Amino acid sequence: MAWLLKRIIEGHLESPSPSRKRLNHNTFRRIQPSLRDHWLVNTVHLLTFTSKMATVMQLFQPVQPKIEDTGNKITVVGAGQVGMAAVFSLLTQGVSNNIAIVDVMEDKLRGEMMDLQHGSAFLRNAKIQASTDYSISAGSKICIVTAGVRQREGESRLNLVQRNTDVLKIIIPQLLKYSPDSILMIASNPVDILTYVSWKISGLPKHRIIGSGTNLDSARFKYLLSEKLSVATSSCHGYIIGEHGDSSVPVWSGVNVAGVRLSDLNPKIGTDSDPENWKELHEMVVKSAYEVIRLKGYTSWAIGLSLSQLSRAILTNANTVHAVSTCLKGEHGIEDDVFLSLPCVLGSKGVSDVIRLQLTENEVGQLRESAKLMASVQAGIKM
Ligand SMILES: NC(=O)C1=CN([C@@H]2O[C@H](COP(=O)(O)OP(=O)(O)OC[C@H]3O[C@@H](n4cnc5c(N)ncnc54)[C@H](O)[C@@H]3O)[C@@H](O)[C@H]2O)C=CC1
Ligand SMILES: CC(=O)C(=O)O
Repeated sequence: MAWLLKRIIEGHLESPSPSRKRLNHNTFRRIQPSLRDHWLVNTVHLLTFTSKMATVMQLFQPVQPKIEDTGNKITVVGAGQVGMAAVFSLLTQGVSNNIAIVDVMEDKLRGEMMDLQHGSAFLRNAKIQASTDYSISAGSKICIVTAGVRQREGESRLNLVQRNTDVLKIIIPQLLKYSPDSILMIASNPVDILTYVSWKISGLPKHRIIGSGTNLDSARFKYLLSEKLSVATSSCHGYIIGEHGDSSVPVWSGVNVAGVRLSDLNPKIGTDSDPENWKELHEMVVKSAYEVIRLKGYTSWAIGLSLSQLSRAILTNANTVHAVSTCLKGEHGIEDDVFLSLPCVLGSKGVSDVIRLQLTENEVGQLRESAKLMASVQAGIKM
């Protein structure tokens, strides 16, 4: 650079300015210093640009303009632990190669974006953008919201409700402004209530608002079952439904391996009188987040993978079944507009069907209790 400037000043290089005149040393010195600096900077930029362009123009014979759309764009709002774990899972699992990340922290965004971009050689044609400006989210098929405060050690998810509602009031209208046809996927806690809040703020049909719900709790449950049974997690089947959190409901009546229901083998499974104490597994699921938060300050990898799995189901129109938070009014005798998890069929339009689980009376009772709790918390929110 210094060499180039010296050459320009000495008049050895032709100025690329519109006049294209050779600039001699004396003329240059007569220019006001501030203008001279400005001119120098511009000149260097122009020289770099034109020399680069010359190579590009020699390399390519343009045939038609490139299309930007990859058909699988996902925006993630919140570049925190959950947001970045989701982005990493989406990119490395090949779910999307077009990610926009939005947050309020400019430096953090730029750092995360650059760090990921430097991994491009290991990804599949990844396009990664990050900005505080929502215009970069335009044309997203899915918008994932992970922004807001998280629990401190021992704090309940429900404690975050008003603070994160206030954050969503800013975020949701911006997302819909730029991606009016997208599916909204909410992860911020308390996720069931915030999915309801997003539905209210957005005015979207219910099937386009999905809470990450108990997909994560069900995954934790399957992991613990697999440890107890010594078979692969993917061969253990069972759902946790209801609230993502303290009042979640394990569906013991459906837990099975290869179609063999554990409740047929042990009719007391999951109850207080079960001598094998299987209910301990559900207690461990409920305690999981508190324990991980106590140990590392936050949870991230499992929820990131969960969000990636749900996104894949939508982008590929997979019609696969996942426990996600959806509006349950009318299901199992629930009368309020509350969002809780039941297994749902997910495709490109979001939720197409809610699976009508054959629940026991006790399971229905617990689900209704969760619904009542949600409705009472919702009644106190200032929207
Ligand atoms: N649904 C689930 O299963 C899980 C949900 N979570 C929830 O996810 C949320 C995020 O958790 P972490 O990533 O650990 O928190 P974090 O503190 O690491 O990140 C939150 C990010 O949100 C950003 N943010 C805050 N206000 C914003 C706004 N108005 N616009 C854009 N960005 C904004 C912050 O700048 C920050 O980067 C929490 O509510 C947490 O409880 C966490 C784990 C699992
Ligand atoms: C924090 C939280 O919601 C979880 O890891 O389950």
